[in-house]
Amino acid sequence: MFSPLAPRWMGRLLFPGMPIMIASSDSHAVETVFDGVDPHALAQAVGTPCYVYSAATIRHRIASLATALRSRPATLCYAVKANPSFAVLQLMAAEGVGADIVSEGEMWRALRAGIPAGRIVFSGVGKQDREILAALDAGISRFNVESADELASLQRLASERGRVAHAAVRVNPDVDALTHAKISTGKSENKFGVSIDEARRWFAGSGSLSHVRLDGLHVHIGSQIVDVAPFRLAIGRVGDLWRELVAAGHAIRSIDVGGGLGVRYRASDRAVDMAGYVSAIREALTGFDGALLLEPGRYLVAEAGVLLTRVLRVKQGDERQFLVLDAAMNDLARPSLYDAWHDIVPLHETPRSMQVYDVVGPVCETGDTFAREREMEACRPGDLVAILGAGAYGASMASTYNSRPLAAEVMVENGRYAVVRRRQTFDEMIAGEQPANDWQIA
Ligand SMILES: Cc1ncc(COP(=O)(O)O)c(C=O)c1O
Ligand SMILES: N[C@@H](CCCC[NH3+])C(=O)O
Repeated sequence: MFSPLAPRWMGRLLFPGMPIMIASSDSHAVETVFDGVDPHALAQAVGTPCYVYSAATIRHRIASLATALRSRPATLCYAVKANPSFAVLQLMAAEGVGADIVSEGEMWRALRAGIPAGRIVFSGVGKQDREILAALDAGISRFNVESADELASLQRLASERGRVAHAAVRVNPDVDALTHAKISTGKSENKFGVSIDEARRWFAGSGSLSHVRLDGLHVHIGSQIVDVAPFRLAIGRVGDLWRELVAAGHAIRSIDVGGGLGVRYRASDRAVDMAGYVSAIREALTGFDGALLLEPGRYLVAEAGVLLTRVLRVKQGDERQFLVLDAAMNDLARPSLYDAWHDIVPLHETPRSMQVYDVVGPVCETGDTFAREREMEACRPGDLVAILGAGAYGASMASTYNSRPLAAEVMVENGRYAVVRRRQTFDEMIAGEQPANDWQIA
């Protein structure tokens, strides 16, 4: 699977023990992600922009989460939406990690990558009949049900198939996750889940469900959460509900506490207090001996990925100096969508003076900006830069806006790399399209 690179590159960036030329926390991240692979040779071979993922870092993240959870073992169901690359999913499968899916497409990917159906959970407010049927047929582990209407559909479709579906109520605990409003999911004004009151009513009426076994609770309050307090509050409310339901005679076999663990996008970001997070779970669920599930996405893959891109131009405007990259908002949407910060690291080998740039892409929108007034070492056309923290919600949110083909994706490990998706060709980009020259009357 892996093709070794010619050891042509003799830069100092990746050689432990030798002086590293760029700001230390960034350089460490770059060094870790490229894992002995020369970014210059890689860019030459694969083209830019391209996503680069470190297999070792993903494994390390899985292991560190498992270690943090050793006092309360849990099943990890990786949120496929964070990075659905087959290579990433295969790695998850090999590590025994399951999947949290939100569409039939994600299920298909997870199954094809070797994640057993028995380790797949299905979330989402808009599951269609076709998707529910496909998931029933595949025999997934459970449905995280988000509305009364969906519960009725699940009952109807499971009975049509002659199957019994396992279901968890996705509870909306009305908790502010203290994250970006667009990725907050646990407040009552959000579309996700049902109130604790409604969940109680579902259990009270669950006796009438012949083909749904309502025996789980689920909560997910948002993404990029670094404060333990919202987790504590949300999981605490679920814990209280669990105790109440058990006292009322209901069997609760699984509690899924969702994903949302935040990562550090810059040195000044706070790291999530993992010990605090795990103790919040343990305290809220003391006495619960059923299956505990977690749905981490970003935590497992964000720091394992960079977007490798080349400087096209350095443009001096009247007020600003622009660094124009060959990557754009279609490749990595987070800065334009959420004003998200990503460290941007030039990969040249000798130190240069500092400059202040607006770092932009070629797309025809002012929002196509990766960073404003960013101080970094001076760059020249042709230089490579790495945009860090791009392993989650990077390639998975890419589009072909401005008819720019999807970037390649590469997995690296210990000095070797594998192109796990080559850059999309123009033909592939327009596949399925045809001119409207064959009009039908509907
Ligand atoms: C239901 C569900 N589970 C898990 C996740 C993964 O979140 P994160 O990548 O923040 O861990 C999401 C996304 O926010 C989600 O909607
Ligand atoms: N797309 C978001 C995360 C969404 C989480 C999905 N429920 C981001 O890039 O931060």
